[in-house]
Amino acid sequence: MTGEQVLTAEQMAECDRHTIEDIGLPSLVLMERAALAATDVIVKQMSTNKVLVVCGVGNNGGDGLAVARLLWLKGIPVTVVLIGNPEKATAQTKTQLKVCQYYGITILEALPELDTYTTIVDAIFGIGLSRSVTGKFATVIEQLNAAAAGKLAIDIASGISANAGTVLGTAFKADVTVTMAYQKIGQTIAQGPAYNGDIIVADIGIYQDDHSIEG
Ligand SMILES: NC(=O)C1=CN([C@@H]2O[C@H](COP(=O)(O)OP(=O)(O)OC[C@H]3O[C@@H](n4cnc5c(N)ncnc54)[C@H](O)[C@@H]3O)[C@@H](O)[C@H]2O)[C@H](O)CC1
Ligand SMILES: [K+]
Repeated sequence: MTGEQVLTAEQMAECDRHTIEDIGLPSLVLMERAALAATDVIVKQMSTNKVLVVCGVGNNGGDGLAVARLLWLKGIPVTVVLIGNPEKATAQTKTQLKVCQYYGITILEALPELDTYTTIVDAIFGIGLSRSVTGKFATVIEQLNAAAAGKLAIDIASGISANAGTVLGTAFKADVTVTMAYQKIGQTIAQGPAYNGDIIVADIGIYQDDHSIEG
């Protein structure tokens, strides 16, 4: 049911919508499954000595905040950096932020010294990236790329166009990408493959051909 097809951002967003609105699975359920899948890869394939999760304010950031909480609950040293205005965050990301605050997880507004971190998780932009990355977002991504830590991207390497596979200004260079439900076309063409690292497709309950028996 899942995994083989390669979708555009629009097709992925439609699958997301169909699952939430037509089938009725709440968005936070999908986000939690995405976070559980990414956390499983981090624990199995990356160093968990000291983890930095860098989050945007869209739902990609929400995935990252949920990953940070799951790592924290496993006793893994984790710090969050939230890049962007939290007031502009999506409802799901605001919820995840509140949960991280409940647990007292450190949430920074700017990058710390990176050389003590052993793993960096990129949850800045996902398939909602809509224009060239500039300003503080570009600076942050370039600083992350210069760090020695292992690098994992949530859903898609931030800065890579989900449809064209081009680098929009600058992009996170991942060792591993955990992508939700299906690979995005931009991960298979142009510069996408050079920035994904190893791609792992996570089954989070979203299926393109998933329609009711009447449908
Ligand atoms: N599709 C699924 O099955 C699921 C996807 N999930 C995650 O959700 C993201 C998509 O989230 P979305 O809120 O649409 O947007 P993003 O988080 O990707 O980022 C957009 C965010 O950033 C702003 N923005 C866009 N471009 C720029 C830019 N160049 N500079 C600055 N800011 C920019 C934009 O305004 C938004 O605020 C998907 O990738 C998954 O990670 C669900 O959590 C699980 C199911
Ligand atoms: K990302």
